[in-house]
Amino acid sequence: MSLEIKICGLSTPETLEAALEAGADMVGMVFFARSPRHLDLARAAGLAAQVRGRAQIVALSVDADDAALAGIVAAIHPDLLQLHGAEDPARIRAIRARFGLPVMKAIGIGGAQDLAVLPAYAAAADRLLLDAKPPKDAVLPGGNGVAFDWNLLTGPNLAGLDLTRPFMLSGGLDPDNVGAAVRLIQPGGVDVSSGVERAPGIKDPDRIAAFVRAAREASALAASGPADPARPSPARETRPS
Ligand SMILES: O=C(O)c1ccccc1N[C@@H]1O[C@H](COP(=O)(O)O)[C@@H](O)[C@H]1O
Repeated sequence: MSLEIKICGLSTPETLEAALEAGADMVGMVFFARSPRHLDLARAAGLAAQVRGRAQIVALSVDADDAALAGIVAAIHPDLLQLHGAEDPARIRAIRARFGLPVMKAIGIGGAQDLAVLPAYAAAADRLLLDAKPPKDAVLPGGNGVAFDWNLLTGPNLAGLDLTRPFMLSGGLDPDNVGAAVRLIQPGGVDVSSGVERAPGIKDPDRIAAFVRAAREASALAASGPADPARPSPARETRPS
């Protein structure tokens, strides 16, 4: 299975085009007013029209209510809803049922204890996104350019978890470190925002291209031999079909 690459927080036609031309599988649009990547619905609809049929459109929200989600869905017709707040498994199930769209739930990982919740979320969501926990003083629950200890996701820590679909990895990834992350963990996908920016909210086309290239190269290398022999390769699954 090939690595899925998501570039998140795109907000201009030019940088969106850079992500599509680089070969991103998913592009993320942020609907969270406190974020420098926040999009209003009209602008997002224009960007979505540019993407349609070329990559999956991911709508990122944070504890959004049904009315807000309905507005987002109507405006951009996303392929996937990324929930990046404190949505619990019941809320995830309710959103899936109401909107008929697959859901990717972001889970903050700070230590081994945070892995315990994964099976419950894996049973409710279509995908999991394993992200760093935000720093204490952070304004945003994600998109902070902070990584967590990837070793938490290697062999013994994941061994007891009933994960049945590929998870995505995020948090502080960039063109220089994504290769190491992919080789170590062999995730189903990688997701980046800050690491391909030149300033908060300003994406850099060269960094986007470099990120995709580095991730693909590492994925090809990892496919030729797992870095972690205790881990089933290439990635585990998180939800029965
Ligand atoms: O990008 C944002 O502004 C954002 C806002 C609120 C929640 C999540 C957000 N981004 C997501 O955070 C992770 C990690 O981002 P980074 O690469 O460390 O900057 C990623 O999944 C983004 O989709």
